[in-house]
Amino acid sequence: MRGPGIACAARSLEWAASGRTVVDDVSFDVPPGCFTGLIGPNGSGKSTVLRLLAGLRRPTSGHALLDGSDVAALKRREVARRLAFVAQETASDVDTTVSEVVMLGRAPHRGRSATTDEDVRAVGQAMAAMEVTALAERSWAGLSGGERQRVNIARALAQQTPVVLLDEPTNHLDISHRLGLMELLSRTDATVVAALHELDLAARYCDRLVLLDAGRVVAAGPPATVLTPRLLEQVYRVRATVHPGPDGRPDLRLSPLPRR
Ligand SMILES: Nc1ncnc2c1ncn2[C@@H]1O[C@H](COP(=O)(O)OP(=O)(O)OP(=O)(O)O)[C@@H](O)[C@H]1O
Repeated sequence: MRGPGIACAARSLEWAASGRTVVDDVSFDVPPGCFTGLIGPNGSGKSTVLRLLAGLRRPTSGHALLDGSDVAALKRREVARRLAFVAQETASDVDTTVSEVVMLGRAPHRGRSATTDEDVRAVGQAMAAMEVTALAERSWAGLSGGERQRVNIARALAQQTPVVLLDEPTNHLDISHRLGLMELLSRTDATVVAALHELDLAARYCDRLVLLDAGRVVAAGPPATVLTPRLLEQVYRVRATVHPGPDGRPDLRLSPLPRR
């Protein structure tokens, strides 16, 4: 973590669809350089909160702030220069190569102008970081789920934005790439907010966690204050034993509670 201030923030965010409140009075701040994990059960509102923060959904009320500005008031290109978003699902039938997909991350910087050395360098670095360099000339449509996920993250890294939002970025990844990605997200200078299901990885790598349940923030803070047996039982219906690890981070053992 570095620097004072707030890189992005949710301020009393609310979002409703089909007469149902999906995100309900959600507020939290993300300091610059902080790796924040957005956790919570299926349907608790993680993806919707990320989309609101990215300006891809308009809140019913409240504000998503990006570097102090309401993201809804910024032009799309301005947002794209400051924030990269990795969605949970992407189209698989696009006829393009892997390097072309990663180069899309440079679009907010270059518009219609020719590719610069800087673009090529950024794409090369991002592909190397996600270990997809060898796939450069492969067709996007022919990639495996995990390969596609890594290429998608490389596209976001090539965007070189101060803020990166990722929706379940470890989906489809094997254990080695999962750990590698979490290391990278925890070490980058960028501010990162990621929706995560793996609580053990969230405990180990995130600086802060925001725990959602039924669209509301139940707890927010360092992993040790959020991943408590009481909260994990209340929100996830799991039995948890939590031990402080050598670095002070919680070490979790989870088992199911009997179904109600
Ligand atoms: N466009 C929509 N119209 C109606 N309901 C929606 C819409 N988008 C999301 N929802 C509902 O809002 C709730 C929260 O969805 P969201 O995808 O944000 O949850 P999530 O925490 O990311 O879930 P998961 O862990 O399963 O990915 C769900 O019940 C979902 O069905």
